[in-house]
Amino acid sequence: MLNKELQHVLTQRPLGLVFDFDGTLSEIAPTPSEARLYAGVADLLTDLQHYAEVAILTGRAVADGADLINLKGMAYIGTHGLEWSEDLPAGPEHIQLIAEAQPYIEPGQRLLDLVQRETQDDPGIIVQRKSVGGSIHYRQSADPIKARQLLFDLLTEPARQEGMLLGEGKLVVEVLAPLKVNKGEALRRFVQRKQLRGVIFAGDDRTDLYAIREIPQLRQEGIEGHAIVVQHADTPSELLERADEIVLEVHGMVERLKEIHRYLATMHNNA
Ligand SMILES: O=P(O)(O)OC[C@H]1O[C@H](O[C@H]2O[C@H](CO)[C@@H](O)[C@H](O)[C@H]2O)[C@H](O)[C@@H](O)[C@@H]1O
Repeated sequence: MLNKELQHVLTQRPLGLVFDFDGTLSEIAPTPSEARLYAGVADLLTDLQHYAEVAILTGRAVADGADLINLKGMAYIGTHGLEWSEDLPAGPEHIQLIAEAQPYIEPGQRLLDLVQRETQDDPGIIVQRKSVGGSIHYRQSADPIKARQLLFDLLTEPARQEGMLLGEGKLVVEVLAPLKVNKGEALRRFVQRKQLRGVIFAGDDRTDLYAIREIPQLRQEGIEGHAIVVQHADTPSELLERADEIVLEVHGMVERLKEIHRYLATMHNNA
C-alpha cells in the first residue's frame, strides 16, 4: 500500500522517476559486469514511461549502464552525474560529458593507469574506467580490508597531486573529479531540464545520499519529492535516517515499483 505522501507526489505532472541501478534495480553481483536488472523491471521501466519521465542515475558510465539495461526512451545519467544521454542505446555519440568535467579526463586516466600497473598481479582487483575517473573494485580480493588500505595508500598522494578526489562505495574505491556535480546536483538538473513538479528518487549507496538530501531542498522550492532507500545489511545509517521510505532489498524495491506502476496506470485509466 502506498502511503499518502507518495500518492501525493505521484499525482504531480510532469512527474519524474529516478533510479540508481546497482543495489536498487539490480542485486549486487560479484563483479560489475555480472549485474542485471531484477526480473520484471525492464517491462516496468518501459511501461512507466507512459506516465513519467524515467531516468537511471548511476555511478557507472552511461554506456556501461545503458548496455546492461538496454531500454530506449529513458534518460541515462552516469558517472555520478557527469555524463548524460537521453537517446540510448543509440551509440556513444549520444553521450554528453558535462563541460566542467573535461579537464579531469587525463588526471583520472593517469591514476587508473597507476592502479592497473601496481595491481596487475592481483586478480581480485578490477579497474573499471569511466570517461572521467573510474572505480577500483576489491570485492573479489582475498583480503578486502587489506586491499582497500593498499588502494588508499597507493592513491592518496597521487590523487592530491592530480587534483582528483577519492570516494568509496560498496567494496569499491572511486576516483572522482573534484566537482560540485554529484547525484544531488544531477537530480536537480534533471528536474529543471524536464520542468518536473514531482520527483521520486530511489537508491541504496552512500553516493545516493546526495540525491536523497536534495529532495527536501526541492520540496522547499515547491517541487514534491519522495526519497526511497533500499536497505541492505551494509546500508549507511545516514541514508536510512533521511529516507522518506525504506524498502527491504531489491525485491522490496521491485514490489514498490509494481505498486507505483499500478497506481499510475489506475489514475491514467480513470482520468
Ligand atoms: O550509483 P550506482 O549505480 O549504485 O553505482 C555505484 C557503483 O556500482 C557498481 O559497483 C557496485 O555494484 C557491482 C555489481 O553489483 C558490485 O560488484 C560492486 O562491488 C559494487 O560496488 C559499479 O560497478 C560502479 O561503477 C559504480 O560506481
